[in-house]
Amino acid sequence: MRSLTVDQITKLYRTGTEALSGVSFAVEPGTMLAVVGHNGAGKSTLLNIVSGLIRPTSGTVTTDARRGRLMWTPQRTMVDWSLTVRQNIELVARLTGTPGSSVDRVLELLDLDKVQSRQAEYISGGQLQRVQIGRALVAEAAVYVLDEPTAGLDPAAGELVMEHLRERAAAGATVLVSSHDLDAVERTASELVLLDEGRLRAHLPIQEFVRRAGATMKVNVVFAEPMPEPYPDRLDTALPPEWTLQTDADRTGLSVQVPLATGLRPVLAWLPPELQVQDLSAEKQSLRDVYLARYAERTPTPESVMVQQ
Ligand SMILES: Nc1ncnc2c1ncn2[C@@H]1O[C@H](COP(=O)(O)OP(=O)(O)OP(=O)(O)O)[C@@H](O)[C@H]1O
Repeated sequence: MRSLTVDQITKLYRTGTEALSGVSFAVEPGTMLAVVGHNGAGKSTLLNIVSGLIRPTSGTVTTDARRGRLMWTPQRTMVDWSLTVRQNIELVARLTGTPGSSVDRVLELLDLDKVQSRQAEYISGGQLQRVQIGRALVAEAAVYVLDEPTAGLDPAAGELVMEHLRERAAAGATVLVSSHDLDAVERTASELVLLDEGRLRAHLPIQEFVRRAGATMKVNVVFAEPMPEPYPDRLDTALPPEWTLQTDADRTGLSVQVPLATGLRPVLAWLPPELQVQDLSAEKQSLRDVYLARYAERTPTPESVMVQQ
């Protein structure tokens, strides 16, 4: 069952910019989908089309309306400046028939209870962003669409918001969230859509994307004693072709870099049993690492699109 289907969306703005070109993907209920890509890649355009704020030039968005409403928060601030913090959230609650207790819960969750009586005009930028998020979260919805919700939030608040969105997805909602905070995305989202110059570059579960993008793992080994002859030369002869080995000059340790998909077990099996291991640690490349290494450049490369069917 799909809760959201984006089919062949293209958006040509009146200025002549083609912000999206033939973007298609579908997600199931319970998915937290992160939309990532460089500035101008088309994330906001996509989220605005999914929210119904703007129309695509061609293509369709289908949401499973039987499952309930869609709540969204745009990238640009959209609050009623003449209302207080509480009234801004209450307004959405009233329009959606949501009980008042939900307003209290959201104010508390977003740490807005202390400024709830203040007019929106007289609160900080981060607090304003929280009000926007509160307006999207106050009502129960089947689909939540949030454009860079953590922008301008302090790290603890950003973490809290992403974690809360993860919980909504775990409870069965579909959450679409654009973000440049790839560490938070890796911790909380289940799937990723990568846009590049308006085209879909990837749609995969996060960890599969990280593996398929060529992430590596570096295993550091410290031996109880310096390696005896014929080591370390002998290690090179048994090294699989895609592994890279570095040995310490004093022979007391080594580092071996392997594809993340290889896992630790083959590395342990490769270590000669006569070398006694004293300490072992592994450093895995993160989503942020592979993104910076492979996708941060603005010039598109003719790589294949990574989409799971
Ligand atoms: N209203 C508009 N009219 C004309 N062009 C626009 C409009 N909104 C966005 N664009 C252009 O469309 C492209 C995609 O913009 P969009 O805002 O969707 O990117 P984004 O990935 O959200 O970027 P960012 O990370 O900077 O928020 C950009 O080239 C942008 O300049």
